[in-house]
Amino acid sequence: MSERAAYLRAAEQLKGNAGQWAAYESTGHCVVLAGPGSGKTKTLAAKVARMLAEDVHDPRGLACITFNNECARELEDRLAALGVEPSGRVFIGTVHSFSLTQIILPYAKTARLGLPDQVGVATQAQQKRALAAAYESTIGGHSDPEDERYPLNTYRRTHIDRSASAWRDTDPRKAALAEAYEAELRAAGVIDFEDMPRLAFAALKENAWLGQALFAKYPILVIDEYQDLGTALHRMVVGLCFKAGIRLFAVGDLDQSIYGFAGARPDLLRKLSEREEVETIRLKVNYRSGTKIVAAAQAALGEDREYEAADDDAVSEVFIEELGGHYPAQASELINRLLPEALGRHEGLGYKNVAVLYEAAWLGDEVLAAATAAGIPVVRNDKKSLYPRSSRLMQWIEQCSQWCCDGWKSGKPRFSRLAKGGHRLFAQALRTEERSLAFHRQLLTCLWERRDGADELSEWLDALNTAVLEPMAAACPDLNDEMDNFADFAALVSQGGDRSGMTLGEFAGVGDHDDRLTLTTLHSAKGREFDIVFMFGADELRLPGTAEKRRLFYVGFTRAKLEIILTHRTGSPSPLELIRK
Ligand SMILES: Nc1ncnc2c1ncn2[C@@H]1O[C@H](COP(=O)(O)OP(=O)(O)OP(=O)(O)O)[C@@H](O)[C@H]1O
Repeated sequence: MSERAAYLRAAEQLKGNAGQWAAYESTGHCVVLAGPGSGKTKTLAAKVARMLAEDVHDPRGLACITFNNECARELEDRLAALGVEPSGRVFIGTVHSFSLTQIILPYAKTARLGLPDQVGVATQAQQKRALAAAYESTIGGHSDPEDERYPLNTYRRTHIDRSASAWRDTDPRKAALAEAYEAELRAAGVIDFEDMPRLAFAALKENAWLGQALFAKYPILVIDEYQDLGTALHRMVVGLCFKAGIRLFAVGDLDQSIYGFAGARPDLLRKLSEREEVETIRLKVNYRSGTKIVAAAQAALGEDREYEAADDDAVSEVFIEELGGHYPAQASELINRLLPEALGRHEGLGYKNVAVLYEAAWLGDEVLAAATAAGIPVVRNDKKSLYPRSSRLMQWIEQCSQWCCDGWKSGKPRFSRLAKGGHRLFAQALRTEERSLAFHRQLLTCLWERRDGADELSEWLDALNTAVLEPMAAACPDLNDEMDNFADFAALVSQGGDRSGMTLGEFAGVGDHDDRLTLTTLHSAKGREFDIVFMFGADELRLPGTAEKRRLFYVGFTRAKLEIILTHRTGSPSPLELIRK
């Protein structure tokens, strides 16, 4: 199917929904405010493909920004299905990578950001050293400087405008520590993660021409999950879209804002939608979940948003299960009784259609132990997953493994996508055409020779490391932390490691190995959908709690298409009773 046909076909589905269609047809700034499962991402993907085909012409393009690397990968997958892939004219990534690759690196010098010529990204070790030195020079004492990091970063994120008096007045001690810390980083020629959006914002604020330069390249800015993005991006959006003239297409849901601790401000999305220049579209139909789940989710949130299920007759059910004993016993009951019962209610579903959600990773340990004892394959998607899910290098390696197992035949993923992803990862090493071509050749040869899912993963990783990763990483200092992630993972699956003997196919999770139960925290479940969802240890959510906690509960509820099963311990109140309070 041609790229044009793919998006036109996707658009056909939107026609039946007046709101989705209006968003697809929008010509100016457009904000889609809508609930879970209402097709925000689906609409956004079709609109992006359309705008690239009809509204902006090569070499101009558009930038798509989303919350984290996982969301970016999800968006990349959805866009790839419509024939849109990251390229020189299509940026898909996080606010941080947009700030770094589109503003700071190309314009640091001309925008007079005061950065060294060859600025790099600080490794964990460099950040640690810088904080220790800054702590020593500003605060002193015998506490661990690392205890300051979290509050310091929150402060830096909250006060992005250093020219405002609030920067020093609100907490002079933190401001002094932050400035000393940043000076230490600069002396080492690096910036850290928190610096990126702030420096990008400062560059745009001080240099009106920079907005025009970005407009020339990206006349359209697309933003997914707007509610989770913080002040820096919002202020950049206001400057770029309402002053420099970039057209905005943004989607989000105030009720799914669950990253307050990381600086998310749902009120910014509301403000954006209330602007005169913006056409705001609200979607009310939930295509994912049946009526009972939609109603229960709104009860969990404590708000009636008047959402309705697309299909009144769709089967959906909410179960509350009281389980005895401590968490290991409850997890065992879930895996050995509730899971087979749930699958038995729906013909044709397997483990891959089911997710177990929990509030914190330690609850996941209990479920993992029970699943392993029962011989059920799992894929874990929280901070105790096989590798950090936010690692771009590991995501890329996983895609390479999928290509070797089946992708070279099915095109999922296509080799061109691996090559482009590799070019972005190893950009520092691939500055010349010659090196680019050599990389392309090496990667293809290495993967082509190792296309057997039954092979030992550790051998496959060794080969990839020798042929591609090591030579690239040697010329990419910014990848030091990523290479540490790789080394940790390689140790885990090599002889003597906890997961030794793992095959390439198991890692890739395709073919015979795709039927895996998903274990994930509620936070990491964002944006995903499953037929059957368990919420394990729902009493741990200690509802009603804060508004953000209710929203977290809501996000969990709304991942389910057919069934949601909440488990709580015997004797503690039913989570739904708590919701009603
Ligand atoms: N017009 C439509 N017709 C049929 N199915 C649709 C339509 N719009 C969306 N869907 C389906 O509904 C489901 C949810 O869509 P999508 O993931 O885009 O929603 P979302 O609003 O981004 O959800 P969330 O905020 O919960 O992540 C998907 O399975 C999608 O294919």
